[in-house]
Parts: sequence; structure tokens; C-alpha cells
Amino acid sequence: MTAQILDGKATAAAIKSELTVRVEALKAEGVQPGLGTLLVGDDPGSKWYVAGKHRDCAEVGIASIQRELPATATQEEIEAVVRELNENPECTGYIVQLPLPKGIDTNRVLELMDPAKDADGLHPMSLGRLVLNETGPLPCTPNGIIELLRRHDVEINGAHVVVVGRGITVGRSIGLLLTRRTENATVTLCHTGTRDLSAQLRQADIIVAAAGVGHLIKPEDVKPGAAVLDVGVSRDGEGKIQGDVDPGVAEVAGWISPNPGGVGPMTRALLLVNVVEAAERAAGIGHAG
Ligand SMILES: Nc1nc(=O)c2c([nH]1)NC[C@@H]1CN(c3ccc(C(=O)N[C@@H](CCC(=O)O)C(=O)O)cc3)C=[N+]21
Repeated sequence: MTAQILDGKATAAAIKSELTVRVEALKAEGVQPGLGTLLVGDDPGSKWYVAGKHRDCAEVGIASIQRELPATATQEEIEAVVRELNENPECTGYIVQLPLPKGIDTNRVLELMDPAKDADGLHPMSLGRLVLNETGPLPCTPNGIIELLRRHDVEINGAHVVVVGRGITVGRSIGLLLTRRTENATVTLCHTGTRDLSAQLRQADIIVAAAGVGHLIKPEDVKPGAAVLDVGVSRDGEGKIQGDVDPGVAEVAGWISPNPGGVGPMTRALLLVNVVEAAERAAGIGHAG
């Protein structure tokens, strides 16, 4: 038996079509949501991701505000664009594409952002709100993973979720979402210092692999029937992109998210959700709370 697919591409498309309706409702109230992006430097991967975000916006009726600086930009030049986006009324939410060039103090840039315009859900204020169970934008990748599981009817309530990787965007924040009373999961966070990773993984009903280590999760690490989410991006010896999950896992798992086509498109869809919900909050309408 081979695992069922957690289809991120199709699920993201469904979310986008729901958002189209909410954007129409905002426009009827005279509110035009707009996503800003700040891209510093000319990394082709980053350029490609940012272009994708603007394509997504066009699909659902969100306006685009694009700002670009050269790789040689100074801290002050970057901060000036952040201030401009904070003040720009057409920009209702924005992201600073990461990573920023070497020598730039990333946290100082992120802390300067207006938390009400944080589309990534990674502003210190947003992460603090999440810890405090207050409403606000949620980190896109963790939120996307949960939405992907929900929409495939994978049981989260009472599940043991083992997360691999302690990065800010996924590992450190996903446990905060999964342990809310609404999700009710039990979460173990593993990392390079974990003594026996395989022993932890074998306990998991759901594995979130976000270590950035190619094919780290092997078939023998996975409990039969478990759901396995592949968030990893790394390159093999030949420079080919690979995920954190060994392809053989598909023979053991009950559910698997392909990579590409799994968590990536969900991250982008939940970014749009954050933009729409911020606009709804600002306008005092909708279900954003
Ligand atoms: N401020 C900020 N916010 C981010 O959310 C952010 C960032 N910086 N920096 C870089 C990472 C990376 N990231 C991806 C999102 C979607 C896909 C995605 O949709 N990938 C497709 C296809 C990728 C391909 O084919 O190359 C897929 O997985 O199917 C990939 C990568 C967001 N990031």
C-alpha cells in the first residue's frame, strides 16, 4: 500500500478561490487589500518566490506593491523602505523576503515593521500574540501544514506530532499552533542535539520534517499509517533540490506531502490569508476576530 497524497497544490487552489470571495466583499466595503514585498539582492530563487507571490495576489484580486534594492543596499536604505511600506496606505500587509544580505541586522529590520502589516506572522509582536493566545497573523508554513492536514481529515486532536528542526519559520513556532486547545496535539521538537531521533520518529502519528537535511526521514523511522510532511529544501551532490523525506517513506506512511506540490503552495496560500484577514481586521469586518 502506498501513502495517500496531501495535495498542497489543489488545497492552495481551493483556499485561493475562497479568498477571492472575501476580497470581493472587502472591495464592496471600499477596501482594497495590497501585498508589499521587499526583495534585497538578485538571488534567482528569491526573485522567483517573490514573483510567485505577486502572481498569487493577481489571482485573488489583491494589489501588488513591489520594492527592490540591490545586494549592496545598506541597513539604512532597507529600513527606509520598511518605513515607507509602514506608511503606504495601499500596502495593507507586506513581507521582507529572507534571507537579507550578509552584514544586515535582520531582526532590527523585522522589528521596525508595523505589526499590523505583518503578512508572514513572524514579527516579534505576532509571535508574542501567538504565545498569549491572542488573534493576529500566524506563521504561514505552520498554519499551511495544519490546514493541509485538516482539509484531508487527518486527525490532529490527540495526535503525537514529532517536529524535526528548530528554525524560526517552522520548528520553533509550529508547536505553538498545534498545542492550542483547538488543535490539541502533543508535540515533540527534535533537532541535531536529539540523542535518538529514530526512536522519537517511530512514536509519531504525524512527522513534520523541517531540518533541511536531504532524505533524513527513512522508511524504518516511520510508524505505518503516519502522516509525513516534507518541509525540507536542500541540494544533493549534483545540486538537485531534495526534500527531508526519503522517497521510500511513501510505502510505509498513510499520508505524505509531496515536495514540490505540498507545503510550499500552502505557505503561499496562507500568506494571502494573512493579508486578507489583516484587511478585514482593519475594516472591522469578517471572521478574522
Ligand atoms: N519573508 C519570507 N517569507 C517566506 O515565506 C519566505 C522567505 N521570506 N524566504 C524564502 C522562503 C521560501 N519560501 C517558499 C514558499 C513557497 C514555495 C513553493 O511554493 N514551492 C513550490 C515549487 C518550488 C519550485 O518548483 O521551485 C512547491 O513546493 O511546490 C517555496 C519556498 C518562502 N519563504
